[in-house]
Amino acid sequence: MTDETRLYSDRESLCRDAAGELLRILADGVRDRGAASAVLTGGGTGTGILAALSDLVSSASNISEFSEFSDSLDASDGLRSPDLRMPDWSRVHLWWGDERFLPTGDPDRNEQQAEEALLQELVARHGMPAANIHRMPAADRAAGAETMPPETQVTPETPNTQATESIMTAAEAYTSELAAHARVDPGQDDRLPVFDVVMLGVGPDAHVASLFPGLPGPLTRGATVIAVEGSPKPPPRRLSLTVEALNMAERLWFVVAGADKAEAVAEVRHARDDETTDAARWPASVVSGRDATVWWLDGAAAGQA
Ligand SMILES: O=C(O)[C@H](O)[C@@H](O)[C@H](O)[C@H](O)COP(=O)(O)O
Repeated sequence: MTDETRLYSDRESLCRDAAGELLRILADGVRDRGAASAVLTGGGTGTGILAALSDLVSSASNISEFSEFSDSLDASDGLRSPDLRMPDWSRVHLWWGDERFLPTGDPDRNEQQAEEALLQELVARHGMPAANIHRMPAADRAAGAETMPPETQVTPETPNTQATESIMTAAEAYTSELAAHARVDPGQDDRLPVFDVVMLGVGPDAHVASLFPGLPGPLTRGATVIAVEGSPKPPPRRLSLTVEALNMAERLWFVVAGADKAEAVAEVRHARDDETTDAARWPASVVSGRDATVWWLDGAAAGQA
């Protein structure tokens, strides 16, 4: 397993390079196995990568000699990478590492931000089947949600049995979706899905996905998807993949920009080096890829600002 750091002067260049690499990995996965998958993350950097990917896809489709699996587009055509490759989008599956348990269409849902940055274009213009986009359930669509009063669905701040049942059902539904459609590797735990790439933003408190310090999530074992209640970052109700599920990534990418992350990045990397990992305090310190863990950092997140 490799542990790499890619350092950039700013978030924009980080996002552009990460988007190019993501395209190559997905194209190679489709070529080698007939299908490929990525797990998306929310936040400014994760969404910035999707926007950069949208730019690359649009640029590539404007080049007349471009063909799928082409392995060399001329950098002089304005594309930064000389070896940009494009997957057959009909064979790519997209998942989420976590989601805010809010109603469909809420602008704070991670899926909504991804939709605007990239997904609507992939579906409308590049042959991505809507069924390959595996969204986590929304609060208004989860089983039982229709019987809840509207204010419970929109602002679920207070303990509410119905809302708890609804989010638990939503976690079970995404567990089933993964079991039905994600890849499992022979010889591995067949409960757990395998992904080509998992992208994770990191919070200033070292949370990843919706695994927050001080909550049970980072320590939960024996599940693929969990319901999170009482998140310290709004909204309080969320769905998240577990540490065990994230750690099935072939490549796990931390995508981190901004000086407010520098302390968390330093603490997490120190904890990993020392093997004194404390999942409850530094959730990011206990997730890693099976083949590669890559830290995509801008200078500020790397503590160089
Ligand atoms: O659900 C959320 O609240 C966000 O998705 C969050 O987990 C985000 O990924 C990180 O805080 C990093 O965010 P930035 O990329 O904006 O730094």
